[in-house]
Amino acid sequence: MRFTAEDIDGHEVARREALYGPLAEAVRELVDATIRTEVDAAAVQEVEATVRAATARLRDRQIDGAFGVRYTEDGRIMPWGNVVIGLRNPIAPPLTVHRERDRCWSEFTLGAAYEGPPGHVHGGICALVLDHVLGSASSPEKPNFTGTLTLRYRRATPLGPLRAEARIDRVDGVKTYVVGALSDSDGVTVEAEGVFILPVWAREGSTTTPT
Ligand SMILES: CCCCC/C=C\C/C=C\C/C=C\C/C=C\CCCC(=O)SCCNC(=O)CCNC(=O)[C@H](O)C(C)(C)COP(=O)(O)OP(=O)(O)OC[C@H]1O[C@@H](n2cnc3c(N)ncnc32)[C@H](O)[C@@H]1OP(=O)(O)O
Repeated sequence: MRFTAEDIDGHEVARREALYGPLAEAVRELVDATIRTEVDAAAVQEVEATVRAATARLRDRQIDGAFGVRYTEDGRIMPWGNVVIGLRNPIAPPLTVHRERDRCWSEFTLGAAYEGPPGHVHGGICALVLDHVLGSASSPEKPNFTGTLTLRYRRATPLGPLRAEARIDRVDGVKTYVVGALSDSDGVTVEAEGVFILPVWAREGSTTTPT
């Protein structure tokens, strides 16, 4: 499991955010346009060649494997490859998760890239978002892992503006029980409950390392 310390200050973090954030946002727009375009065949082929060239340019120099979770000396976390919140991940919507004591919430918009049933969010994407928001609520700092996540899909979730929220229900040793929901403007679409567990290597006094 890749948690990496980076010896950089706040200015450098901000510089990288300002550099990579817009690239990921541009690729998100590209994904949406790829799904929805109706330009002619020649234009599609021209764009394909342009995109392949852009990809090759980025691959001139790249890391091995995934981005991992990086952090700075002053405790700033940079989960930039994360599929839900990752600044550098165009697959991430991305969500900004807000915290207030034992609860978390996020308001965000899901477009054509997240479709399952026509005009609606794929059930796996609902689970993805709820997993992350419930997991965030489970602990402000320690890396709790999802043990069990239970969902009740009450009605189809329309694409568009949505809200996810979660709060701690109870804590039992290394297990934190969290409840939450995904909603649109008409109310709850998916209810969730989860058990989030502090893995052995992150427990007080543990000498094991992440595997
Ligand atoms: C995931 C964190 C990544 C770090 C990211 C860091 C920064 C990112 C920045 C912001 C993000 C902030 C927060 C994170 C947000 C979202 C969270 C997303 C989480 C994920 O996307 S995460 C990936 C999916 N997740 C897995 O990949 C888990 C694979 N699995 C395991 O890693 C182990 O399986 C584990 C750790 C679950 C347990 O293993 P273990 O050895 O620690 O457990 P152990 O035996 O000690 O049991 C202790 C007590 O838990 C009970 N128990 C055991 N297993 C259970 C289960 N499944 N369900 C219910 N209860 C269970 C036992 O019954 C016992 O209960 P009791 O004490 O009462 O007997």
